[in-house]
Amino acid sequence: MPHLQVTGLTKRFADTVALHPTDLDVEQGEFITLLGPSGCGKSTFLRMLMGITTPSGGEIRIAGTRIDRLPPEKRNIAMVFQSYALFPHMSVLGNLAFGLKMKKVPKAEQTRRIAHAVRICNLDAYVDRMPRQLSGGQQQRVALARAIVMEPDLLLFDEPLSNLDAKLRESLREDLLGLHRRVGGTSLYVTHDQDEAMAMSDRIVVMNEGRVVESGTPFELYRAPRSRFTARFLGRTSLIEAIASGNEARLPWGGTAPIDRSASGPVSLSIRPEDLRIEADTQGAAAISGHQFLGAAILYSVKAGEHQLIASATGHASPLPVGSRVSLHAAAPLHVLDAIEGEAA
Ligand SMILES: Nc1ncnc2c1ncn2[C@@H]1O[C@H](COP(=O)(O)OP(=O)(O)OP(=O)(O)O)[C@@H](O)[C@H]1O
Repeated sequence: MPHLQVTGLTKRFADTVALHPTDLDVEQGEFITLLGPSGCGKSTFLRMLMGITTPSGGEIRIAGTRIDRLPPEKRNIAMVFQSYALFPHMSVLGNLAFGLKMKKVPKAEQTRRIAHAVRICNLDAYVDRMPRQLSGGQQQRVALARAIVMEPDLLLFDEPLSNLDAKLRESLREDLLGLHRRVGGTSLYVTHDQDEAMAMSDRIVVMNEGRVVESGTPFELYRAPRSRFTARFLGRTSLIEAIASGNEARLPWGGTAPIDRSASGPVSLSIRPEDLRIEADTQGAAAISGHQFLGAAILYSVKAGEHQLIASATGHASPLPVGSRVSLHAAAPLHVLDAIEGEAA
């Protein structure tokens, strides 16, 4: 049985459907991310799990028990917010103890849980400080410890790293994931940051306009997305129409390339930058129209006939100048997208 089981969960606000009927199963110990653009219904989904928004329909179960009619305080679910939401007039220790006191957890048990959370969140040096005496990253660790002491059935994260600078965000991603593994809980993380989702998740659920578009491991969704939406939303890609014949496709700028499944007739391809190898070639069918030096790679904009493509190159060569003629080669079989009804070419 899945640890968290959501079936047909729906939310309507007057004439807006914030969430169409949605199913989601999450296994014990999984780290799942809901990823999607602003307004796609991620927060509404979390708020219904928490019990602060009432669903218009559907059911939520944890370990088989229905919880969607319980008030928030009767659900054993903790949430870590983007704004930390620490009590400013309480020390770190006071913040950690607050929820436990409210729940009337016995004193000895409070001490044990707080000591454990302080240790795994690396907060030993800060327990007597007030929130205003802590950096953003330290405050976020306190917010996390405050959630962990509750020993929740489910830990929810609502864009918890988005107030922090890029470097700190990256290091906290690892801390957070390490913590999730050590605590052994089940986590549901919400973000619109695709790098964060790719770096942290066991599984990503891609959402758009109140619906789940598709879900899979970061690797599956990056290498073999079903939809154009996912291909575009998760990393960079060039979407190209081609004509397939068996395991090859004829490309619109000439030549053929291997494809990752057998097909015949018109197909849509999602070509990641690293799938295209470019070679300086005065007779080439394409030309460099721009480049960005990213350190580990150079990202080229390439024009092939009327098509604008993205290709990356790694190694030590300096960037090819804009205007250089190049030939294009498939570095791997190109990915064929599913033909999804309603998805514009
Ligand atoms: N209380 C409300 N009343 C009316 N419409 C609402 C309400 N809350 C959310 N919505 C609408 O529901 C849709 C989904 O909103 P939601 O906040 O869940 O999106 P989100 O994906 O979390 O976006 P963001 O990343 O910007 O927070 C949006 O169209 C929003 O305008």
